[in-house]
Amino acid sequence: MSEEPTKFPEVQGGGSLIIAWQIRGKKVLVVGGGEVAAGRIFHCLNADANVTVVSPAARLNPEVAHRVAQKQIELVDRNFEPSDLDGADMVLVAVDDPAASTVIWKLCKERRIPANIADVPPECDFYFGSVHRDGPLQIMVSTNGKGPRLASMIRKSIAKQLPSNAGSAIDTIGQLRVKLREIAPRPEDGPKRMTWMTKVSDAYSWDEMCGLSAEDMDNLLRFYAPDKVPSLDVLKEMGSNPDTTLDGPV
Ligand SMILES: C[C@@]1(CC(=O)O)c2cc3[nH]c(cc4nc(cc5[nH]c(cc(n2)[C@H]1CCC(=O)O)[C@@](C)(CC(=O)O)[C@@H]5CCC(=O)O)C(CC(=O)O)=C4CCC(=O)O)c(CCC(=O)O)c3CC(=O)O
Ligand SMILES: NC(=O)C1=CN([C@@H]2O[C@H](COP(=O)(O)OP(=O)(O)OC[C@H]3O[C@@H](n4cnc5c(N)ncnc54)[C@H](O)[C@@H]3O)[C@@H](O)[C@H]2O)C=CC1
Repeated sequence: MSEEPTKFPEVQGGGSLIIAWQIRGKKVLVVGGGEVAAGRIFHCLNADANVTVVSPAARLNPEVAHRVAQKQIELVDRNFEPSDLDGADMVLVAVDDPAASTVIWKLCKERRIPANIADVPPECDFYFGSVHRDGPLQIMVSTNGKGPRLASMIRKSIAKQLPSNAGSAIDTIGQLRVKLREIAPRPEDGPKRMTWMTKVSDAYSWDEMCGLSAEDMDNLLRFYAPDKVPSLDVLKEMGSNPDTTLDGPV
């Protein structure tokens, strides 16, 4: 009996589930106010979380102190106490006291709060990764605990290869998708909406996507009903001559 080659991707195992956590408006407790905590806080603020830091004020890193002074985060000026966990949706520990770290990890597990203990990989529900950010675009590299410094090098090498305007092009496409949902809001429009949006995303270069004005987008949306995607020249022509019909070269 011959083995049929499988059509499905082979499972590798041993990885992490990489997801984009929507922590916006939720409470993140950061224990420790050193350099590692500063990095964690920055990532959380970039995701619009409500951050509280517990650490003696005298031992805050300058970046953490700055964010407290700017009221970007709240400070509890003392060492950790179990009641600090009340209401926390996520806990990030970055203290130079391994015994305290382990106590906090155990309390988080009792309370089923997802936690990362910076220096103890076995005491982490999730790891951080090396992150590239350009507006709506985020790329995270993980080496699954094997080589964080290499994750950082790979992130920089990926970032160098990206189109310089990728973030801005994604913003533009995001606006177009919102407008499309306004003109085709029904669930039964879904399949047509998705095939058309896929064609649009494939049709233009990064520069062309960035250059779409609000007027270009409105003109482009006129092609949704006949399920066509015009060239950029046709769109620009419609902008300068509003009487143009959709019958041009599409
Ligand atoms: C498991 C993980 C858990 C977690 O922290 O979430 C973890 C664990 C540990 N890191 C340690 C050390 C260092 N960490 C860095 C840097 C980063 N570490 C980050 C993430 C992670 N670090 C998670 C796995 C991510 C992955 O595998 O991809 C990054 C990507 C993100 C971030 O922290 O925000 C950020 C780079 C950000 C950037 O530059 O883009 C550097 C280099 C530097 O600072 O330049 C060093 C020194 C050099 C070295 O040791 O390699 C040690 C102490 C080891 C020891 O005592 O010897 C442990 C504990 C252990 O391994 O036991
Ligand atoms: N990405 C990673 O996973 C990395 C982890 N580390 C580890 O992370 C830990 C923190 O590193 P740094 O920020 O450089 O240390 P640091 O010495 O700059 O800061 C330690 C902070 O912990 C606070 N702290 C200590 N005990 C506390 C307690 N019981 N309650 C509240 N706050 C307390 C101190 O006030 C201080 O703000 C270290 O154990 C270090 O080995 C270091 C580098 C990378």
